[in-house]
Amino acid sequence: MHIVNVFEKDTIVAPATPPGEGGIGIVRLSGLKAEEFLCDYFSPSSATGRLESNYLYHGFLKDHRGHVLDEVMAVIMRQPRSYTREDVCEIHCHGGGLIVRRVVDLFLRAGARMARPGEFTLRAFLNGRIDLTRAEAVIDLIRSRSELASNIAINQLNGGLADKIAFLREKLILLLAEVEAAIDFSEEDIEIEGSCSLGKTAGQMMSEMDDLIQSFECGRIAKEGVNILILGRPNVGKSSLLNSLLGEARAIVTDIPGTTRDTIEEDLVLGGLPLRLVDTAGIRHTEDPVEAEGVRRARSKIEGADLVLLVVDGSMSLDNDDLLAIDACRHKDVLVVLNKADLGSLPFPDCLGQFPVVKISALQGLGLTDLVDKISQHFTFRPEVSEARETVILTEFRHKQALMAARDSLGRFRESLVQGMSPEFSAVEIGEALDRVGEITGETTPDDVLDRIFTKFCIGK
Ligand SMILES: Nc1nc2c(c(=O)[nH]1)N(C=O)[C@@H](CNc1ccc(C(=O)N[C@@H](CCC(=O)O)C(=O)O)cc1)CN2
Ligand SMILES: Nc1nc2c(ncn2[C@@H]2O[C@H](COP(=O)(O)OP(=O)(O)OP(=O)(O)O)[C@@H](O)[C@H]2O)c(=O)[nH]1
Ligand SMILES: [Mg+2]
Repeated sequence: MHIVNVFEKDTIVAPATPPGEGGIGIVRLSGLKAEEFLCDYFSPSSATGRLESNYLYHGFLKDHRGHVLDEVMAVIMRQPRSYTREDVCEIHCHGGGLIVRRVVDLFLRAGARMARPGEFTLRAFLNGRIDLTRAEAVIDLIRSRSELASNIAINQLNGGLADKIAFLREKLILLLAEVEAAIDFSEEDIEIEGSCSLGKTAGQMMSEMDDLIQSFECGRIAKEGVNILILGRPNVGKSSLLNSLLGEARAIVTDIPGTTRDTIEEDLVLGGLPLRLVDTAGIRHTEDPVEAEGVRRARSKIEGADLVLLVVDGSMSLDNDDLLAIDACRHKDVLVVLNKADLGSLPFPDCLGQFPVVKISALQGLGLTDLVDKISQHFTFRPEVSEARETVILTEFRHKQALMAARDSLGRFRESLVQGMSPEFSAVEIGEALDRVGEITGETTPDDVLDRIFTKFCIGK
């Protein structure tokens, strides 16, 4: 996609509802000719004259030959009172793949262009209705899989992050003004006293930025979910564990060691925590090339795991393959799952002493609540669901990066004061911090970054 400029003349069209059957399907138009296109094909059943903005009208949509396509409801939202701040029309037709497709085709034939992914929201951004953090929140909200993630997105959509950034920008601008005053009025360095108070302000801002930067860890988890890897030698019950946590027979379970080959990934929410569970092939030495590939895949997942559930058969003593599995995850956060508790248990092996342990029976569904609690406890830094509505939490790596760069600039600014550098030099660092902070809300974001953000959207948003 190419970022269009604010004077984009195309009128765009796209289905706003997902493909497939539904109660109603919505087709949306935005641009200079949206109203003209609608009025060419829509006959309201009772209204006469010009349709009023933001009123929903009943009527019939007719194709270019005058044949009725569908009985619909339609609305015009004249600029700037619309999502994109351009003229927007919506046609609420019957929900069905074919009918929605026909309505879209009608407007394409009339001269509208198919909207690119995220293009409605892009226009809302380019036309100044929302800043970039709100645009990003729109897609986060659509994609959110947990209450926590959606609360964070709603807060961001309401401007929580944008307000914080605006606040930081204001302070930076004040700081810059003071430094520039020093440039104008003095040949020398900034006065010692002034330099002290400027340094203090910079320090305060740095710590505000640090708080935001630190919230990212939690935001990332809320948005993407934690990666939980199920690891262990063959036949200990890894797939049984996956199935019992999912509550369905997702993975094949047999008593033959080496049953699972491919990694099996499933997203779910446990105890309010969104997570991705990955079941893997049992770790062991094997001559079978297919199983060996499975083991390689299992090992390749270890690096990216936030937590490893190391499954062992609690009713048997550890063997060499168990030791291989233990060794494979020695650098990771591990929770030992002693499975098959229904078969009785041996004393807990010493070599696992350093790990937290939970006893379960995947077969009988025993101990699962305890397991879920232990997993939740491991991710203690996540906020409460309700708290997320009021607290600003970063979920974009892009935001974190920009804030880190801004904080580093402020650090150099402070250093330059201590070293008694010329105010011109110090001013450059504040300017740099301003640019970085502006990237977050979109004031100074490069086009290729905007491109990347909006192409992640779905069609019709
Ligand atoms: N039918 C429908 N439902 C929808 C949307 C939509 O576009 N159409 N939305 C989007 O996809 C979301 C709602 N978001 C919206 C945000 C702003 C405006 C809007 O027109 N804002 C004007 C002021 C409106 C007024 O004063 O009445 C503005 O900000 O200037 C519309 C929808 C979710 N539901
Ligand atoms: N008694 C008992 N048997 C279990 C339990 N969990 C799993 N099993 C049995 O152990 C065998 C192996 O289970 P799987 O879930 O396939 O084991 P796995 O670790 O995925 O095995 P691979 O895919 O070969 O690595 C099956 O016969 C299961 O029914 C349990 O808690 N108690
Ligand atoms: Mg398995």
